[in-house]
Amino acid sequence: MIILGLTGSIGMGKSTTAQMFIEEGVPVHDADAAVHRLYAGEAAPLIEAAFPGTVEDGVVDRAKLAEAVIGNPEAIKKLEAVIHPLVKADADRFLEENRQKGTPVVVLDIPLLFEKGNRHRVDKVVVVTAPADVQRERVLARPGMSEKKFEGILALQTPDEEKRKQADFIVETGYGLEHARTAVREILRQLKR
Ligand SMILES: CC(C)(COP(=O)(O)OP(=O)(O)OC[C@H]1O[C@@H](n2cnc3c(N)ncnc32)[C@H](O)[C@@H]1O)[C@@H](O)C(=O)NCCC(=O)NCCS
Ligand SMILES: Nc1ncnc2c1ncn2[C@@H]1O[C@H](COP(=O)(O)OP(=O)(O)OP(=O)(O)O)[C@@H](O)[C@H]1O
Repeated sequence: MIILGLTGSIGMGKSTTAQMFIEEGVPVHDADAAVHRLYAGEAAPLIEAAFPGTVEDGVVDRAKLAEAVIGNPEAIKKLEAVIHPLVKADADRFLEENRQKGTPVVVLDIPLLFEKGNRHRVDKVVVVTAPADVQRERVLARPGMSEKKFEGILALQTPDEEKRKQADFIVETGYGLEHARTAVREILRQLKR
């Protein structure tokens, strides 16, 4: 089974590209989605213990948690120590299920593939990218986003240029959906050879 790692900085189009792999019949494990599930379940009590006041009715309030951690390196470290092992265990279950099914190619969608030493978990890396001005425009258009939060997140991420250098495949999302879809199909075609 070939494990493709899908990554990219904030707002580059990673989720949109992951959806394209799903549409091509490739199973995708989405680390962000796993975090969302965990925050509504088994991780909530652990988060409340580490960051009191960030959980309401058994569900982590992401805005409150973001306020507690973004721009605070110690807090981010503490949060990651709680959540990343749980996300990894979730991905490992996904891989095992697909190995048993004989799935030829799977995607692990890992936002922090380079940042957190996850490169060794995948065979090939797909980096999703777009010009910096397109990225900024997309991100600042999101509700609840501010210039300060955007800069705080960027500071935590490996620069796009560095990611692209380390990529096996690149998907450009600045030229529209069809352009990106063609790139996804081409990656799968190359892997089949
Ligand atoms: C800080 C939190 C509460 C902010 O939540 P919010 O819904 O506002 O933003 P969202 O999750 O969509 O993240 C926005 C951007 O920040 C990036 N990001 C999130 N956490 C981190 C991190 N620990 N380091 C670097 N970038 C991060 C995401 O990849 C994304 O590009 C949330 O991101 C979180 O709980 N992060 C810790 C878990 C984690 O590391 N997730 C990312 C990989 S699985
Ligand atoms: N190929 C594309 N062509 C045009 N627009 C795109 C393309 N890919 C993504 N977009 C747009 O860019 C925005 C961000 O995309 P998406 O949510 O997939 O980013 P992301 O990288 O997953 O973000 P984050 O890391 O913050 O979760 C969305 O509005 C999406 O519609």
